Order: sequence, then C-alpha cells, then structure tokens
Amino acid sequence: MAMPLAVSEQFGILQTFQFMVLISQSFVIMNPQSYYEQYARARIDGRKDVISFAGLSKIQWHLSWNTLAALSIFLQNTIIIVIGCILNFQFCSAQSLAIYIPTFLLTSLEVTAICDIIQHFCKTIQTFQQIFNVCSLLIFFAPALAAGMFIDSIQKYYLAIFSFLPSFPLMNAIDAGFNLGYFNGSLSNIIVSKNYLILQWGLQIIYTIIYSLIALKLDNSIVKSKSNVDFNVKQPETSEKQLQSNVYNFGIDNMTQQVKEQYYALKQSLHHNQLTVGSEDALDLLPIQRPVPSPIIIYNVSKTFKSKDRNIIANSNINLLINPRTIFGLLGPNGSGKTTLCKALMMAHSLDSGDILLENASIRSKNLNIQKGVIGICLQNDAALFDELTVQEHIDFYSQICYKQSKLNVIQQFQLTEHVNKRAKELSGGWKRRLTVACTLVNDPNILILDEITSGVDAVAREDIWRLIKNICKDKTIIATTHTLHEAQAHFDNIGFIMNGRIVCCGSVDQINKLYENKMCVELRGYLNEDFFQRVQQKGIIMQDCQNRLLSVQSLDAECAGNVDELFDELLKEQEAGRIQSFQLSQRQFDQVFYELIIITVQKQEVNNSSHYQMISCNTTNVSKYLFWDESAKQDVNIMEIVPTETGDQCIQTIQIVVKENQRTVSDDNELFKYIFNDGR
Ligand SMILES: Nc1ncnc2c1ncn2[C@@H]1O[C@H](COP(=O)(O)OP(=O)(O)OP(=O)(O)O)[C@@H](O)[C@H]1O
Repeated sequence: MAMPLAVSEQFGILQTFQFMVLISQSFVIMNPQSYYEQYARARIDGRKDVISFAGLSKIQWHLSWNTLAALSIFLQNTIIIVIGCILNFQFCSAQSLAIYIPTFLLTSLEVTAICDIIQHFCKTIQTFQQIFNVCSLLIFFAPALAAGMFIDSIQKYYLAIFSFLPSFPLMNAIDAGFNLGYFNGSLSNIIVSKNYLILQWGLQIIYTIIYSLIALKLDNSIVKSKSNVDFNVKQPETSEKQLQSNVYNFGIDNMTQQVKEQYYALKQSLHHNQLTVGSEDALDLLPIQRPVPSPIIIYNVSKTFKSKDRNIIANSNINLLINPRTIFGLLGPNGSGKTTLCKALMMAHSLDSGDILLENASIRSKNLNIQKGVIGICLQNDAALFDELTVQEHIDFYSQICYKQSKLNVIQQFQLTEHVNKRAKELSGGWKRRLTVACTLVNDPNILILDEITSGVDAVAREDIWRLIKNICKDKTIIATTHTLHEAQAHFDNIGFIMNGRIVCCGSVDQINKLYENKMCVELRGYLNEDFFQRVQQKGIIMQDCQNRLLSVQSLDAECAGNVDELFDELLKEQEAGRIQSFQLSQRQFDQVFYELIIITVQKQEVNNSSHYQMISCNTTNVSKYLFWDESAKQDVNIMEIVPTETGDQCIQTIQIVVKENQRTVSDDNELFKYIFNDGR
C-alpha cells in the first residue's frame, strides 16, 4: 500500500473525491429509490412472495435481507475506498481500511435494524422516507458535521467518547472529517493504538443486536407476516366509482396487481384483434368487417337488476346506431336507464341480452383492447377526482397510468392554467367538471362517454364546457347524457329519449323539432267559447285545453296544418270582441316536446309478447296494502315504482306496473287491478 500524501499535497483532488463520497452517501440516504427505501418497501409490503419463493422462514428472510442490505452498502463503500487507495489518498491506508470496511458492514446492519424500527411507526412509505431522512440528518450528518468541524480542536482522548455513541455517528464523523478536509489521519491512529477500534466494533455488534431485538419485538409482521401498513400509498384513496373511472378510462387498474396481470395477459392474447360478436343474432345483423372509424352499434340490449323483492328493468331492448364523430345525447328522467346504458358501453356490467359493437369488436368478446384506451368516461359527481390532488397532479397522475397519451395540452385547452396548483376540493363545481373531462382526454380516447357532465354547472360555464369539448373532440364519437334540454338541442347531433329503460324516440334534433313544428302553444287571459273551437276546427286546427279552466290564465295546445296565421287572426277577433283580454301564441319548445314524449310513453299501453307496462291511478293506501300483503300478486307482477302525480291530491298516486314476461297481457286498468289484487278493486 502506498504511503498517504500529506493533506496539503493532495488537497485539490481530495476535495473533489470527498465531494463524491458525500454525494454518494447522500444518494444512498436521501434518494427515494434508495436502498433503504427499497428495504422498507419490502418490509412494509411483507413480500410474502419472496418469503415463500425462497422457502425461508420470516425471521430467516428478515435476517437474510439485513445481511444482504449490509453487504450492499459495504460493497459500495469498499469500491469508494479502493478507488481512494488506487488514487493514493490519505485516508486509504491499510489502517483506514481496517477501520472502515468492517465498520461499514456493521453500520449497515444497524441501519437496516433501525429501518425496521422506523417502519413500525409508519403507515406509508412516504412517512417512512420522511422519518428516515430526519433520523439520517440527526444521527448521520449532524453529529458527523459537528465532529468533523471540531475534530482537530478537541482533545484526542475525548474522541473515545464518540466510540460509546451509537457507532455510525462516530464513523460518519470520521467520514465527514475526511470529506470536509478537517481530519488528518491522526484519529485512525488513535483509535487503532488505543484499541478503540475493537471497542467500537463490539459496540456496533451490541447496538445491532439491540436494534434488531427492538425491531423484532415491535414488528408483528416479521412474526405473523401481517403488516399494518397500506402498501398502496402512492395512490390516493379510491372509491369504487373512481376505480371504474380509472379502469375504463385508462385501461390500467393500478389498484390491484391482479387486474393489471389480467390486463397484460389479455392484451397479449388479443394481439390478433378480430371482430367477434356475442350472439348469432348479432352476426346476422352486422357485417363482419367495418371500416374505421366505425359506428357504435347497440343491439337489443337489456339489463335487469334483481333485488330480493323486485326486478328493475333498467334497459329494455335498446337498439341504437351511433355514427362516428357525432355527439349522441341520451335524455330521460331520473332512473330511466341512461347511466346503465353508459355502464354497459364501458363493460361495467354484463348484459342480459343483446350486444354492443365498439371499434369493430363486440363487448361480449371481452376484448379489453376495445375499452382500454378507446373509451373515456366521465362519470357523474366527478368520481375521477381526488380531493387532495392539485389540478397538475391529476393530469400527471392520469398521464402516468394512461394507456396512450394525448398530445393535447389539456391544461391549456381547458383553460386550467391559473388553477394548476389548486387542489380538486378547492375548485368550484364548473372547474371540477372541466378537470374531469380534461383527465379523461389525457388518454385520447376515440369514444367519449359523458354522463351528466354539466349537472350543477351554470349556463355560461355549461356553454363554455361544450364549446371546449366540441372544439377538442372533433374526431371523437361522444355519447352524452343530460337533463338540460337546451343543451341537447344546442350541442347534440342526435338524441335518444329513454323512458323506463326503453328508447321511445330517436333522431336528429331537426327531425324531432320537425315532428312538432306545427304544434303551437296558446296562453290567454279570459275564456274561449265552443264556437271558437268549432270555427278553428273547420280550418283544420285542433285545439285542446291542457290546464285547469279555473285558472285565470288558460293554456291550450294547438295543432295547425301550416295555418298559424289563421289561428292568430281568430284569437285576435276574440280579443277585439272582449272575450279574452290578452293572448300569446308560440311554437312548442323542445322541452315541451320532451315532456310530451314522457307523458305519451307512460300513457301508451305498450303491449308486446315479452313484457307489459301499465300506468294506473289508485288510492295510495290500497296500493301499499296490496303491494305488500298480496304475496300471490307479487309473484306475478313486478311493481317498478310509485310516482306521485302532480294533481296535488295526496291520496291519488300513479304507479307503474310491469307484468313479468310471458304473463297474459292485460288490456285495461280494471282488468289489471283484478289481475293484481284478485278482488277487482
Ligand atoms: N346496481 C344497481 N342495482 C339495482 N338497481 C339499479 C342499479 N343501477 C341502477 N339501478 C336502477 O336502474 C334504474 C336505471 O338507473 P340509471 O342510473 O341507469 O338511471 P339514470 O337515467 O342514469 O338516472 P339519473 O338521471 O338519475 O342519473 C333505476 O331504477 C335504478 O334504481
């Protein structure tokens, strides 16, 4: 071994080398992926797979891990020292090696034992890192720096005191002494000459044993292989809806390893992505290959939710063809089945019958490729957002887990720039909705499902959101649900009205408007006599009351055959004659069309072979009585729901009744009552 140079002779190189040593040590201790963090992760995780794989007992595994850990640190430092020897640095003498190498080994054992203790008090890897870093600062660097700074000015024999401290402060003090250029080699001489080295090793062994015993005592996971730690610490708490949203938006269920494995396995097996359809009927209906972009075909889709006492038909024989790159709106009252259909599209539940073709593949083929990366869905209530994450963190998070990443700068596009550092919980409803849509678009899906994305958003923000979506998503097929009729009229290309799980009307906004262009609404103060009605009827105008005549303002519906002018003239004559004080003639609005459709649907006695819908009005008390008491009726009849009518009469309620499949059809209310309640009431 070459003789060490004097400090003054090697100062420049030494400084550089010392700096490297410091950096390497900082890296080991501070880096989140550092060796110790890996160790803690393994400990916190429990690594049952490693244990069973190696066939080791838990304690054996723990000890082997400790030894491996120690060896790894030892190797790292040995390399540094050997380089130092080759470069003939002062501290790399045989004497120094004798101090350092075994000390590093022992120190590493101590540190892993300390990791065990720290991890016991940590619920997450992050907390572990934080505590470990603070401890590192306190027990590694602070004493080391202090010792390094004063090492030349203190009496040599006081250095012995350091030997009685837990050993790594001492060794790091020596390290720092070297690294910072304060130390000139005399300490190693003293330690060796006074046999402090042996004392120090002895102490290190004792400390390691003590730390390990404390760790063993504290840490049940070693003994019971049961961790009290949530390993999924990088993930914010995730609700079922959020999970669905993540899965269906981005295709990677990063919450459970199992799903991830399945995903990759399926991805591989679906390498040769062929069109597959779920039923032979669908095969008959649809050609095998379709050009891209392809329409979405919803064919004969039905879904019934079964509960203990009743079945809810959420979707019933739905058939829709949604052209690519168009916006299709699903409108319907609460509980009509919109969300259920959206969920069917994203394969959140199995279908009772029918099939859906997306991107030339059937959802029944369980071809995960068609959902992952293809469909983006914004569920209601901003389910994809995490309260504690900022806007930027959301985009980063979804960018990390997405299947294919959009080139779009969604933050900019959705004008979220000034909110990037706000947490989701600090955003207003409208901004949350924007962020939800932005998160969905990170994955650049071909098909976008927007379930009531503008609910609770003011009119201006609503327009803004739609303007942005239409601007950004020109090449996407969008299926949107809404309760806002104006929104549907203004922004959707085609609309499907859904009621009681059935599509009752479907077409373009223009087509639907056209159906009603001759339908007028008349509001007037005063009363029209029978003569008036007869007169207009002769002109082909059919009018009827739609509200209570007792009100001073009378509302009437009028269906004109293109002769609105004549109706206006007749009304004017009535006003001049003093029979009415004022009147207003207007075209039926889109929302009135919608409400009318609902009324028509519920009034229409739909009878077909498979199921039968009835609306009946009856006394609430009797309904309740028979609903719950007449067991034989319950076997044959499913009561869907009880909807109070708007008559204001509390004892009259409208109930909707669905007769089970293959029961005989019932043609009128009386017979239905008889059928249900067996007593003709
Ligand atoms: N998981 C389920 N279990 C049982 N019933 C369900 C389930 N999901 C939906 N339903 C029922 O299916 C029907 C349709 O529900 P869906 O959520 O599809 O309606 P919707 O049109 O989206 O309503 P809204 O406009 O209120 O969101 C409702 O009667 C609902 O109670």
